[in-house]
Amino acid sequence: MAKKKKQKQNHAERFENLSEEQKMEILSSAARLRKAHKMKKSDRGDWKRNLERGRDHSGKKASRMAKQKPDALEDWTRKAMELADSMNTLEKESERELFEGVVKSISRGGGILRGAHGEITFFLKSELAMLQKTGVSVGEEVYYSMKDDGSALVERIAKRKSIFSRPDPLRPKIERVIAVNIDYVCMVSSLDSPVFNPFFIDRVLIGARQSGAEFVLCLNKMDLEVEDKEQVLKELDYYRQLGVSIFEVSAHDEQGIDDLKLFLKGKKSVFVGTSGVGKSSLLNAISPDLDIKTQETREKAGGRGRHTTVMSTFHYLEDDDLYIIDTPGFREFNLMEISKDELKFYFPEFDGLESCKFSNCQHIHEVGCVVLDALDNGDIYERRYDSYLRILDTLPKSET
Ligand SMILES: Nc1nc2c(ncn2[C@@H]2O[C@H](COP(=O)(O)OP(=O)(O)OP(=O)(O)O)[C@@H](O)[C@H]2O)c(=O)[nH]1
Ligand SMILES: [Zn+2]
Repeated sequence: MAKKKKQKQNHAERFENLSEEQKMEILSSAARLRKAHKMKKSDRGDWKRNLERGRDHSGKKASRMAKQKPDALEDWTRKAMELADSMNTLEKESERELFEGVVKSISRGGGILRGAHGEITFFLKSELAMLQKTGVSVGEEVYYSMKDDGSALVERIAKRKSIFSRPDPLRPKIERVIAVNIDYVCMVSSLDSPVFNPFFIDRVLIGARQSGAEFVLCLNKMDLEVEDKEQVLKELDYYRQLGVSIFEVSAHDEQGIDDLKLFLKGKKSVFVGTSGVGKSSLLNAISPDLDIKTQETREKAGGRGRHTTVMSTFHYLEDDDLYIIDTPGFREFNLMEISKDELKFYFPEFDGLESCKFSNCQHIHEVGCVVLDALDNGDIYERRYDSYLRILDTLPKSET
């Protein structure tokens, strides 16, 4: 017991003596370890129930599991330091020359990065590889050393400025990071074919707000003549009132493309949208250098023409100073880490109103609800309120 306490002190003392940069790395490694541990835990479904019954997931006595379940950041910091020790990273770091790079694409155990040595294959240092699914994403800013074979070894990950993610469609408790360190989440919708779907836009809008990046809406196929164009433009006006930047564009006749390019200049943007809205065509109109395969080019090449962008990819277009991340078309976009009680905070139109009678009002049918009053008076747009209810229906209850 005494020995253990001394070891703890040791870690704390050593931590204090690290450089600021090393401290940051240990802390972010600790946070990643804790997150990975939590995910594993939620993945184990009935783990908690088994624990309560005195058995762990695999049938072993629960007391052992409980002992292995540190949750204080201090414990995870100690674990991160032990990991760093086993890799000798704390001592060795200053001996190696590290370069800055950005992750362009991900594959098993590594991917391609762009850095001082151009675009090169990278591998992850083993403790990072362990965390790859959640730990390293497209757009990640990393520090790497060069290996003898000309590939890179990613040793450290910089603190992320934004994280755009969604739950895994099949296992909703698992977070799938789409891109990190982005300034804009650019959602592409189409005036028609597929039909304009504001309910889908509302979900991505919330996902973007959660990410820390700014939401931007690009309405493509403006060259089409469709009956309900007025209605679509009315929806766009509503989003404008909410402060969303909107670009009405056509990849076919290049309408609005120059303005969009100007807006994107120097910023990092991830492009998302359902399949068929013309995301690939729009990106090619922004820059032919991107040379992204569209449904048409895929069909000409003999493919089935659907869903071929499989992974997110980061493109840097030096001439135009554009940083663009292309993603696969989504069929659905659900939200994570948001409870029924929190959803209302993502609807800015509810903000300017007086308080409801009950502070925990969910604005459904409660007495003294000012949102319902505003809805009756026409001060809140019914379609958006409808969207609120639809999303509410999909969210888990608050934990309290
Ligand atoms: N009229 C019109 N059609 C367009 C426009 N942009 C794209 N399209 C057509 O829409 C279809 C889908 O275009 P893509 O660029 O492949 O769409 P995508 O969203 O990238 O689709 P996925 O790669 O499957 O996700 C193609 O037939 C395009 O020719 C546009 O501005 N106007
Ligand atoms: Zn209310």
